Amino acid sequence: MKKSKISNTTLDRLPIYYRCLKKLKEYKIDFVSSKELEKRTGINSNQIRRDLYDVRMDISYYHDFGVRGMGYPVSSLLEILEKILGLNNEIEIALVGAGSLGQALISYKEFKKMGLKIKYVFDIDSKKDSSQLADIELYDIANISNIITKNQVKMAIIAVPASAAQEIANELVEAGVEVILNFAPVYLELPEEVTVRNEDLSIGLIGLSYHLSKQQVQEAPLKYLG
Ligand SMILES: NC(=O)c1ccc[n+]([C@@H]2O[C@H](COP(=O)([O-])OP(=O)(O)OC[C@H]3O[C@@H](n4cnc5c(N)ncnc54)[C@H](O)[C@@H]3O)[C@@H](O)[C@H]2O)c1
Repeated sequence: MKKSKISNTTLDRLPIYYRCLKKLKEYKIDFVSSKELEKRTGINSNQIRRDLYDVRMDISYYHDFGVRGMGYPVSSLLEILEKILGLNNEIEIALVGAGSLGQALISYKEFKKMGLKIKYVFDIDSKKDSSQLADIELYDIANISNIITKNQVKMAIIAVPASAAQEIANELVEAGVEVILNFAPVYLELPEEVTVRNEDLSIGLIGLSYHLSKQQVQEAPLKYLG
């Protein structure tokens, strides 16, 4: 297999470019400069040029990278990123946990636009109010192995309480899942070939709270001086 020249940090930024280009295409914009991408993504234009240069070096097939001075061709670049990110075919996702978070994820329409389809939903409570599930069928957790293996599902989302997450993750991996987005606030111990991404909004909020408390500490001495 060809070794990719794209680093993990660049890979982390590609979905941001992808989402932005998708919007530009919706607005029927044909070309975009790195400066315009900077305005829309907040990523420095030099960084964007470097990332897209790496992308260009990584692809072995011919692709239109635009004419100097015109900017990047939106459709071609989108197509390249789709291939690199594996979004050129729809990805079927299993979601475990149809609670508040699970149902919010199901009703988020942008996933589908990006070729990510939450198709199999599992919960321990199969009588759960499934009004938010639209046309998605809710399966009893007891069927997880069968359904994942039979349908060759490779991507899963965990949205169950922390106490259940490790066991669910083990079952998912045994059934063939290779990548997991984990929302439960727990570190999952899994074989190293499994890619796990942990999402934790509270970590983000605590990080922001640090900036507030720093402001208060800086303002405090002035208060004492009256
Ligand atoms: N990362 C974040 O930013 C973030 C934000 C909100 C919630 N969370 C986490 O996501 C998880 C879900 O949160 P929520 O608010 O949706 O909780 P919730 O209680 O509303 O939903 C949890 C769901 O999991 C199901 N469940 C419990 N044990 C199960 C098992 N063994 N197998 C299958 N299903 C099972 C429950 O029946 C319920 O439907 C929690 O771990 C929570 O801490 C993370």
